Amino acid sequence: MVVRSNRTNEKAELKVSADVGSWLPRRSSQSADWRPADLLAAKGGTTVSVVIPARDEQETVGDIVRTIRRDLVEGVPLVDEVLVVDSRSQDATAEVASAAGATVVAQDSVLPMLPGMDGKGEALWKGLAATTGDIVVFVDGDLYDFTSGYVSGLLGPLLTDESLAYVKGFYHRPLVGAAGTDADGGGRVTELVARPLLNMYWPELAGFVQPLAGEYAGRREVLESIPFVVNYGVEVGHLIDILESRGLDALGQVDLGKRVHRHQTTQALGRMSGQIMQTLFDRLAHYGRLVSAQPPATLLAQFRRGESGHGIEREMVLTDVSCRQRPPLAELLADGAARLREIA
Ligand SMILES: O=c1ccn([C@@H]2O[C@H](COP(=O)(O)OP(=O)(O)O)[C@@H](O)[C@H]2O)c(=O)[nH]1
Ligand SMILES: O=C(O)[C@@H](COP(=O)(O)O)O[C@H]1O[C@H](CO)[C@@H](O)[C@H](O)[C@H]1O
Repeated sequence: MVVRSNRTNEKAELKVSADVGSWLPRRSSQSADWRPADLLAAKGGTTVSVVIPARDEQETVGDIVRTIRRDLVEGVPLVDEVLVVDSRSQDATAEVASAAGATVVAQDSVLPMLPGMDGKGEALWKGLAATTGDIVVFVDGDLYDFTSGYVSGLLGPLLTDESLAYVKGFYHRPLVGAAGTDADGGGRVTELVARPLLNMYWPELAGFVQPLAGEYAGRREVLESIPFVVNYGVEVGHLIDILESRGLDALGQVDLGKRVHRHQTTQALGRMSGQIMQTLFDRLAHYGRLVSAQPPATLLAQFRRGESGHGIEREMVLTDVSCRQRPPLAELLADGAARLREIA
């Protein structure tokens, strides 16, 4: 892989990791490579569930569900189940999703014997527990211009290559704001936090164009064998845990074109970044890649305009960004009712 060096535009040979150079062409494809009609034969008796985590997504979740049902349930029947996990929404997300034809569960109604937890990863883990598909496809609920090619593109490699365990989407990610659109300005936490840290500590993952992509798919036995970080650390936690347990070649990626979604504020992405960093440092310790003299603090202090305090004209807001996670679902299910009773 040849890139420009920092010096005077000389070209320099950069190997982020020996594996990445061969992995990229072998484990990357594009959605158009995987036509739904061709995949139907490959599907055979394999069942497929789509899980959509949704917190206050009434504006977008309905179109996403209708598109999947039109093209991949009633059209080419690749998808057997569409579940929306209503993640403590305050709006009409559940009603909109149900009217569009999704099965809807309230996040806290799944495995109710467990104390409820908050966050995107919690919604995903509960969605895994509430579905039965051999393959599970995760799709965010805040997407605009969604096409069913996201789902068929992610299914393609998994339905045709049993050596693959988990496939991430990638795309061009515009940043759409009041001042206009920056064609590649999206994925701010990816570019400023996740990618630099993953390149530092897990260079094997450097080939992932969108390591934080919210659209991805995996085999149920794989997804049930790994923990789910309950907040926004869930995606990096998956990538690292599957790399460490099954190797880089069990992972793949598919070009899904372009992705436009609802953007959060910079302060919200600051909290997301904290959660992702805490997950990375948790995994660095867990896998022995970094020994820290003391564990990182878990409270993030942010400042915003508001009443004065602490001697400054700012309001200080503290957020706990610690890495909290659910255990591998298989552990709970393997122990059966006994374990669940014990936890309750
Ligand atoms: O506690 C949460 C946080 C987020 N989400 C959903 O997870 C997806 C991605 O979250 P978000 O859009 O906040 O993240 P971003 O795409 O901005 O990084 C969206 O469908 C959210 O509604 C959720 O179900 N529960
Ligand atoms: O990739 C990113 O930097 C963030 C924020 O994206 P934007 O800067 O709002 O386009 O979005 C992703 O990160 C989350 C944490 O992993 C995922 O849960 C989201 O699905 C994904 O959109």
